Amino acid sequence: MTIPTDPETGEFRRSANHFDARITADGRDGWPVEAGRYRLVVSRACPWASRGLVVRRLLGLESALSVAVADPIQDDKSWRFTLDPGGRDPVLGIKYLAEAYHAADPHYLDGISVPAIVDIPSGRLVTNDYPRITLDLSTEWTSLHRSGAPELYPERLRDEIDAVNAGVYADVNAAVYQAGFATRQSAYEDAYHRLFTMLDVLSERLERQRYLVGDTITEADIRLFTTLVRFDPVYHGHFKCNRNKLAEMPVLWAYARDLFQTPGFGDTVDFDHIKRHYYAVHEQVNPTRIVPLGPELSGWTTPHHREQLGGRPFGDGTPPGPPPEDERIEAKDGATS
Ligand SMILES: N[C@@H](CCC(=O)N[C@@H](CS)C(=O)NCC(=O)O)C(=O)O
Repeated sequence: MTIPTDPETGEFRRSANHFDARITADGRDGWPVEAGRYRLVVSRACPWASRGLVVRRLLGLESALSVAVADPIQDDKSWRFTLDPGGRDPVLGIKYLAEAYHAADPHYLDGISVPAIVDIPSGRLVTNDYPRITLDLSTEWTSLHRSGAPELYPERLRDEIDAVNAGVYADVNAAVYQAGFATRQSAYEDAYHRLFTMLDVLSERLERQRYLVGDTITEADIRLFTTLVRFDPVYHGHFKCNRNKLAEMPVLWAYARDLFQTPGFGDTVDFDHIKRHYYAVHEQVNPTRIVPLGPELSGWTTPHHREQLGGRPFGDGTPPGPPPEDERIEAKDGATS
């Protein structure tokens, strides 16, 4: 995989989302919410896709919106379904996610990214607009939520959630990539400083409150979690985000463990997919493609004591049940939720 960077500044250039149709309750973009109609295509390695996996679990959308899990290692035609029998997604019948992109736009030449939602009857990609996907699962798919589903994007907290998300996106979610993909020292250092400054700010905020916004789990926690859970296995070493490990930042480490141990979070995390993807795919960063054996992961299941801060994880709702049988992740290295 070639990583696009600016030759002048050495900064990583993230490709824009291209397909931004929305699946809505009223179907105004031509894509109405409907049980069984769409397939969410993810890589369990990908932090942006993993947001969708967590939200889908918390809201109990597993049977309404099925999931296709791509091989964590892309080839030159990008994401592929080599984990499935015959190398084809059993529902969409395709070998590469690119086929759904090209069914939507035969002239499309840009990146093939996850997460992606595909319309099963036509095989066409509907959206790869990941920030919108999770918000729409919360606000447009309500008729299909399980009973007891939490409110992850409550109206009264939206401004605060949006503000927190903007900072977390720029200086955490995206900054780790900007540090890791930088091709000039100054671009790397800029991203590194922004990242750890923001982690210090978040740590201070979370010292006194269990969750980022309000006293329940919201979209803001999900977006921070998917970066934190990758921190020690990948970003600390591979992306050189190494002022501290997550496990050396006591507040953030306890916060991340609290979420990991909450049903719907840790049960979506596949550390094996995460490590193999980053270390094997980014050949510019890791030319040998050797996947490190560490870190030891058993700390994820140790007590976090965050209950002492109060908070009601699911608000007036309830935790989700266990993941469907065929979505359970085998723990290879000691961390089970
Ligand atoms: N392209 C989006 C989607 C998120 C994304 O970067 N997904 C990664 C996996 S973590 C991916 O699919 N990359 C392949 C590509 O963009 O070609 C963005 O960067 O705004």
